[in-house]
Amino acid sequence: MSDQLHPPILELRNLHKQYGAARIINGAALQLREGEKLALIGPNGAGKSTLFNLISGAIAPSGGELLLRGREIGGMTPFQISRLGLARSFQITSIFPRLSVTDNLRTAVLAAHGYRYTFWRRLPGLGKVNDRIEELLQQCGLQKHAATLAGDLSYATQRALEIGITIAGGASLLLLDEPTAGMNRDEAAAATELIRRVSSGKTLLLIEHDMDVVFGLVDRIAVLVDGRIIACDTPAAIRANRAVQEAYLGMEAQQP
Ligand SMILES: Nc1ncnc2c1ncn2[C@@H]1O[C@H](COP(=O)(O)OP(=O)(O)OP(=O)(O)O)[C@@H](O)[C@H]1O
Repeated sequence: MSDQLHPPILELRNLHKQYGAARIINGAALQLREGEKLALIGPNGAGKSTLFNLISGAIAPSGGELLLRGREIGGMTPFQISRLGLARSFQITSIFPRLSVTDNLRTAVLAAHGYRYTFWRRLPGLGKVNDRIEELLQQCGLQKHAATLAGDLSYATQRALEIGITIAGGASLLLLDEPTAGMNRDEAAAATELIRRVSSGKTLLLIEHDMDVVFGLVDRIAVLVDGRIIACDTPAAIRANRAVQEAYLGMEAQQP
């Protein structure tokens, strides 16, 4: 089918973001197709988090276009963008530590439906909310922690809860910011498996430094250097790309 009938779910065209004279995002261009899994990699300070902030509406672009299913979203609020089916997780865990796992998920499910601070109110469709929480607990392997205070969970389990919170609203485009940061090898492998499960049938854009996670999870890799995407291709092609080796993987590529 033609690309005109199916525009990319997300498209960045000549995107710019500057703070004063500092050009942080400098003409970034990227297309993400429906159902695709894409990792955004790049050296520290390349602008990856800034790009996520732009896409999720935390900050507004200085120039260029940002299209979600063909619709300009540059300058929309995070809430408006999330209503269009985009959900984002954060590098720093953003759970409520003094609420149970179930209540964290409840908050996320309700927020996704536009409700806030409604624990004590009777809500229409409460049964459906509880069903959704049960589904999320299962999907994220959190059933045995359902009643545990989120602050008492291990770090890796907190990150699993974070993923549950991110997917709670049923978004079709997921942005995950370093979901395995700070994990050991086994935890990262389990998180990779969880991400694979919950992103099945969805579109995934993730920032990730762990190359085992990246190479095992995604269809394509986009490489951001100095606020520009210098290459976007399959993991094998990126691994073999000389410009990428020089700019980013250089140190690893030179090892025997
Ligand atoms: N609000 C801001 N004002 C000025 N400069 C900023 C602002 N936010 C980010 N920057 C700068 O933009 C650059 C890119 O930062 P960003 O956090 O997007 O990079 P990154 O690729 O995510 O890095 P890392 O891998 O270390 O997380 C950095 O030099 C940072 O100092």
